[in-house]
Amino acid sequence: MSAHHPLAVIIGMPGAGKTRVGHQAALMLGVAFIDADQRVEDEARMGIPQYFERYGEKAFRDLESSLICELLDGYDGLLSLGGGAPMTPATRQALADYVRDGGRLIYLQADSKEAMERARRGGNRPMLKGDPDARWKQLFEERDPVFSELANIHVRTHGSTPQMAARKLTEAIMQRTIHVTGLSIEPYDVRVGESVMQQLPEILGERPTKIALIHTQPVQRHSDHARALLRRAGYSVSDVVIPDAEAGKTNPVANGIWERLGNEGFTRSDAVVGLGGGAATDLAGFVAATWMRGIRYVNCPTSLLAMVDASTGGKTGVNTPQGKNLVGSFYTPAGVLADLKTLATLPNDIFTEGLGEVAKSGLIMDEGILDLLEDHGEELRAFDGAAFLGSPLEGVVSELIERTVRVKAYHVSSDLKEAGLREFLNYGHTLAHAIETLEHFRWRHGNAVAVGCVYAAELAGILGYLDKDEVDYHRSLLGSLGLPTSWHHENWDEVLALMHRDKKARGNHLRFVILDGIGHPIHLEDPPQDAVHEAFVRIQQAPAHR
Ligand SMILES: NC(=O)c1ccc[n+]([C@@H]2O[C@H](COP(=O)([O-])OP(=O)(O)OC[C@H]3O[C@@H](n4cnc5c(N)ncnc54)[C@H](O)[C@@H]3O)[C@@H](O)[C@H]2O)c1
Ligand SMILES: O=C(O)C(=O)C[C@@H](O)[C@H](O)[C@H](O)COP(=O)(O)O
Repeated sequence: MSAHHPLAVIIGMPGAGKTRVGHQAALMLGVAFIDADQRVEDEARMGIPQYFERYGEKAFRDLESSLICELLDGYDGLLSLGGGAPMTPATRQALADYVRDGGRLIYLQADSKEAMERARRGGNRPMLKGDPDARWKQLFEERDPVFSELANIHVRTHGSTPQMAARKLTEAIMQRTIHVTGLSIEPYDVRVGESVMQQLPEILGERPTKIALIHTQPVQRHSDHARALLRRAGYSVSDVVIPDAEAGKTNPVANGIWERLGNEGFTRSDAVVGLGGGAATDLAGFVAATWMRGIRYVNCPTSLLAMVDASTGGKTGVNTPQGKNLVGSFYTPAGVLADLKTLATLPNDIFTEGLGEVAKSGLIMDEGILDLLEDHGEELRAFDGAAFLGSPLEGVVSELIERTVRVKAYHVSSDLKEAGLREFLNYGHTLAHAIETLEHFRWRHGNAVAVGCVYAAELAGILGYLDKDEVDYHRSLLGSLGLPTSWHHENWDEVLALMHRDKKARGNHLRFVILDGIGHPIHLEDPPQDAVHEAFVRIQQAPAHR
């Protein structure tokens, strides 16, 4: 959305607090605030009740609509609209266009009794003449369906003080939503922002009664929060703690959970929530995909890597002793809630690892990601969870998450089951999975991907697809983020054998994703053996990283 459209537009019933809460939220965000009703009064040089009386509702709505349309196209602060504004067809169309172009249209919903009381106290509202409560209820019947459909963000302020409501509003405004849709995908949203985990009940819906909350021990604080939210919303929650990291991504662990779901009577209408790093969300998705041949699941990723990659796109699965992710299913979540608050406990080295997948996404598709990584490399490298929330780095990280998820959504949308285009997301992974297996998972996935990208770049360089500068760029970018760019292993045959087990291989032929320019991935079928080996030799030239 360009800088010349409002940061967000607030709609809602009379008395919902659009002006008061909106103004407070604008102060918190440090942006301008305009109340459209005030604009109308300034323009008309009289109060709205007088204008109504003198010229009637039609004239008022025409004036209101033309002012709102102007503001939607040229003002970049927070805008609050009068209660009935979205009911005017021209305004409604302009708001629908604003949403279609990426705008945030927020339906502010207060408790009806409180809103009626405030509306009554506000006095002299032409639309509430007569019996204000009865009129309010009648207007609600007419407007609520329109507002609900038009708005792409809903903020409920029930029981909140104005300060708390403003905080909720700012969180909703700062939230980023990526809509994932496409062929054979039931559409879902990836929501990124502070406190988005609170939306868990909304995404799970009313159908499930039992929830299996699958998580690891290091994220206990966040799973406690999720469990409390779920119990408050009326679900019966089974807390399922799995072994940490890759140790949790195994068939015996999945089997233990199947037994538990069976013993606890989980049916097809129940659901799974996967909370944690990518290993936990991969395992949780796999359990959801297989239990009774598929039940609903929602991912709450808590590591950078899980937020940008693992939680989205529907690749679920477990490792086997023979290699990484060899058993699994393509099974998409009902939603993904990437709550930035969880990053406050993320250790620096695990954050950095996630940058490996972020950089990969930049290298295959999005120069904007590369620019952000180049401009903020030092701050990213120094990530400190305790100082993260509210820091300037938070904005950078949330933009990186959004952009990376968009790259993923683009590839997944037309190729869920990885027949071609989606394979580009596997850039760097042919060697990466071999490294992880040979290192018995002491190497983190994102670190292995970083080395794998350098390997793929070297291979492309040897075969004439990339020039030396582009290969060097891989090393300098990844190195500047604190990621490894070299790996040493004595036994080439072992490496080669594992690369043949990569899911892109066909028969006895290796297949790679390489670049023929930064941002231009291509498939490389069955490359010459000596080039595949020579690229391996080249990535061993620096000291091995652990
Ligand atoms: N399904 C996919 O499309 C996909 C994509 C990329 C990666 N993956 C998989 O994801 C896994 C890697 O994910 P990862 O990097 O998150 O590793 P991980 O799941 O092993 O998590 C790393 C560590 O960080 C801890 N942790 C996570 N969030 C935390 C937080 N907020 N505070 C404190 N500790 C936290 C975890 O418990 C773990 O100890 C690999 O198994 C990889 O294969 C899957
Ligand atoms: O989503 C995809 O497709 C990917 O390839 C994303 C990768 O970053 C991710 O590591 C994925 O888990 C790799 O899958 P695999 O099929 O190579 O096991």
